[in-house]
Amino acid sequence: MTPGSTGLSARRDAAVLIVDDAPDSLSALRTQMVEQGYQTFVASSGERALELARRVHPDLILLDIVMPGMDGFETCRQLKAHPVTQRIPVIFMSARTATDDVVAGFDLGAVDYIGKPLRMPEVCARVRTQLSIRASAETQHEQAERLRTIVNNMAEGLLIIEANGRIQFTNPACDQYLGYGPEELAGRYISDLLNPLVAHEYLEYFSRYAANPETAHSHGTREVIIRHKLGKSVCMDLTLTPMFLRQPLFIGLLHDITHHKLSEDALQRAAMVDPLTKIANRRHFDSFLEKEWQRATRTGAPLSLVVLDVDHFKLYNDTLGHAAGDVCLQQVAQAIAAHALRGTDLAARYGGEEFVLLFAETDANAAAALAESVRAHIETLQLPHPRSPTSPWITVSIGVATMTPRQNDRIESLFVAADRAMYAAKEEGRNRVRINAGLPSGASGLGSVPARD
Ligand SMILES: Nc1nc2c(ncn2[C@@H]2O[C@H](COP(=O)(O)OP(=O)(O)OP(=O)(O)O)[C@@H](O)[C@H]2O)c(=O)[nH]1
Repeated sequence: MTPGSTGLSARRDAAVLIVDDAPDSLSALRTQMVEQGYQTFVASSGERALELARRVHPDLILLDIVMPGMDGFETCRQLKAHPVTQRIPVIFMSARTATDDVVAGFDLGAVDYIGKPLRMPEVCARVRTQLSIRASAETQHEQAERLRTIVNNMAEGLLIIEANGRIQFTNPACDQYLGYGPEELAGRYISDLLNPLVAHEYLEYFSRYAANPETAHSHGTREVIIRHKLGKSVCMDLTLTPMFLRQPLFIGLLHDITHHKLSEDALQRAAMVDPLTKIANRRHFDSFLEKEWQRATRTGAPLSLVVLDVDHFKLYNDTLGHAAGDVCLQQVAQAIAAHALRGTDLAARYGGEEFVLLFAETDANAAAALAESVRAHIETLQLPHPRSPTSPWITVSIGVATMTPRQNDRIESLFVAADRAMYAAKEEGRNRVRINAGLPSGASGLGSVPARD
């Protein structure tokens, strides 16, 4: 086999360091190595060999054992102890061919041991073989290094998960996303990170695949909430792909979407809030009312709508200016919102100087009592209204309507009833609460004011 007939042609430029204190031997070897097409370096002592090896990083070292000063064994020991030279293959050459010597050579990390006197064709064959092994080891090493670098530097979190849900490996991005130190997640289970239902669903998918790997398919990407080490929840896109490496495994890719989620939530919240008063806007109120209306239709519970309108507000603006009007609306809004205490209550600015309050599961008497409390609250704020013909302070007129909605009832009728009551309050002198009693189901007059449960 000639060097050119194998994959070694790529290694013709391989560098070989020959270390021998005998000039004849050194020269003969050098001639051979040059003939083979290798770049050749020579050293006549162990010390010089170490120095050269650290500088030129040869691909192979042919190392004589018996030398004055540092012998070949010690030279090899020092080569193997230094990070720069420890991966360079060493072939010992020696007239000492006793088993103990050969074993000692291999124990020091040599890849081969050639007896002297040297038979040059054999030396060349052994060098070729070792260079070939070295070349493929280096390729594998480089590939592994490249993969390691990618995995350690990628922005996505990467997990390798076993079929029983045990985490085998995580990359630094994954550790960082979830607040763990290196290696801390390995050995834990996905149920430590996911909510029980989601973890169960994944485990079922894992065991289906483990039982029947050829039917494997990617689980695709889904949004999951993962428990951070500090207890908070982080929102991630998780993509799971099955693979088979001696055992069924799953590659999980985590993509952090918390920021994206936060801005999405912020946008959603902004779309629900009135920018001036910071309470719910009309759009949010309408969809909230729609849901409560459906629920009340199912449960048969009464639903109360309160409509509030600031009295003589045009005059207020005209007297104190639009900016003062804005501040006044903010104060009125806060007073109104302070009365929406349950999860099923909602206060909103419905437009201009008009506000609404929804009280679900609240009958007419309770709603009237709440409306009266809002009215009194606003009056006691004592926001001066210098030119109001009805009060020295800002006041509101309030209409209340209560319904127990049935299948064919319409939301508009609740609004119409509350509006009518509010206009009645205006006509009767403002700064008062009126109830619309003309509704088909469940309206009543202002009676005593029972507390809500
Ligand atoms: N400052 C301010 N004024 C507003 C805002 N939205 C509506 N308005 C004013 O509110 C006033 C409402 O006036 P009207 O509907 O005539 O009723 P009113 O003066 O309150 O009188 P009554 O309702 O009959 O007691 C108008 O002058 C609007 O310009 C706002 O966001 N800021």
